[in-house]
Amino acid sequence: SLTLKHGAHRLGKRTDPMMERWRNYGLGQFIHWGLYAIPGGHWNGAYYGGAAEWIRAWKGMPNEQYDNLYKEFDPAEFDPKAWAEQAKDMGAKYMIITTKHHDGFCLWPSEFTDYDVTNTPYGNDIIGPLVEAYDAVGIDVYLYFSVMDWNHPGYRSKLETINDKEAYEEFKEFTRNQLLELLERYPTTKGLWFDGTWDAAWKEQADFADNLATEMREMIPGLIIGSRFRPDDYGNRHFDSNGDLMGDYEQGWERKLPETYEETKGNDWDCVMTVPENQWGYHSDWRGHVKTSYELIEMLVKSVSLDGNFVMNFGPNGQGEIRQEETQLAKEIGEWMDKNNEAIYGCGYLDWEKQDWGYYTKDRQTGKIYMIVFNRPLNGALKIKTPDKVSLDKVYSLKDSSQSFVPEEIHKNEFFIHYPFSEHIDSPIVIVIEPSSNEIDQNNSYQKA
Ligand SMILES: C[C@@H]1N[C@@H](C(=O)NCc2ccccc2)[C@H](O)[C@@H]1O
Repeated sequence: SLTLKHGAHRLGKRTDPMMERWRNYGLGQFIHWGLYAIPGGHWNGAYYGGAAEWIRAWKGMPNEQYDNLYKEFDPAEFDPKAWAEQAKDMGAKYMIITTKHHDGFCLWPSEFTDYDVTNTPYGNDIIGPLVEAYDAVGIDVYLYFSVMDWNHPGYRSKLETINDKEAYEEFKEFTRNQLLELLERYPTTKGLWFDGTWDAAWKEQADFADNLATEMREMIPGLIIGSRFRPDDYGNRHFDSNGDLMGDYEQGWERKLPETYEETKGNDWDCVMTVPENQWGYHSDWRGHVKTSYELIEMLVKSVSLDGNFVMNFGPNGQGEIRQEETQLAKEIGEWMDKNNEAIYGCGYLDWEKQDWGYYTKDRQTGKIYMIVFNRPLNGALKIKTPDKVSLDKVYSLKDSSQSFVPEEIHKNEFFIHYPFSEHIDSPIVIVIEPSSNEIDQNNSYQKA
């Protein structure tokens, strides 16, 4: 393997309490909010189909007109407590808020730029009240920060001339100043979700980024930073040039999910997901497929079953309101979570063979196994294949523990659980398999009895 100065500094998962807490979240809320919510995907009456938070990049949107939107930012309906309550009711355990997206507009009063909330009609800090409101309801806050910054004069996507390099040095100092400022202002922040780090210019900054990550971790010990921040000596992010994960968890799953445990490489990871196909910021005219709560719950369950967290995106509008579609989804997901979160929180991958009816999760503490059934076979026979000598003597419905099941052994280590076809079921059902006391070991499966 290559000798890297700025490659992965740790092999394998972080095992400290802050990372354990992160690993057990299950469900998170992403919030994309900024100036892009004002046009909401339209400009001069024209509809823009691309991601609404990228509208500045659309050829029909003159940059200086976008950049002057800050003069209209006055979200009269912004109610951080209401947002936090809604996230609590949905069952989110953490929240990621855009402090600065690619446009460079800062939702906090930054000492290092005038392009921030203090110079808008609204005038006040947005991030502080959000951190306070979410902390108050016990939801951990993470700060999204885009390195790419279309507003800063020193930003470059690539470094070609001496001027580029000089300008970029100022940009790097600005970036460091803003990050340290955020951690200073919001010390209860549990981690940073970096974005906009794909440019060639940034990929040359292995040393700078490595030192900055060290500095940030010194400011907030245990700070959680994903794989999208640092480039290694050869400009590789996510995985260094030896293929080792950089950062504390893998951040590659944006609007997509792994299919198998092997694809996760056994790392911690999160999936961040939009409700429409590809809108993070507010778009007033969602077109194409809008995900249902059933689909989002399946993505959540699939993530947890493969040892990941699922982060659902919300895009509040220019007035600071959460749109009705997202409110309805939060309500429906919350209803399912109220009854079934035992199969989500603190749960992860179980190394039993995946079956067609759905997903297994395993509680890392108790060893309880959950069968989360989405596709009940027409004959109601749910197949289970277990490792050797596993006894399935305590199997029951999570919804009603008096409804127990006696699995029918059909082969060695192969069983059917017959689920009564009678009931009408329109949301995923959860069946619990309780380990008998001496069966669970920590290697993610039942020991041979
Ligand atoms: C979390 C999302 N990331 C931003 C984005 O630009 N994604 C598109 C993209 C994803 C991966 C490589 C390059 C570009 C989106 O605007 C959201 O903020």
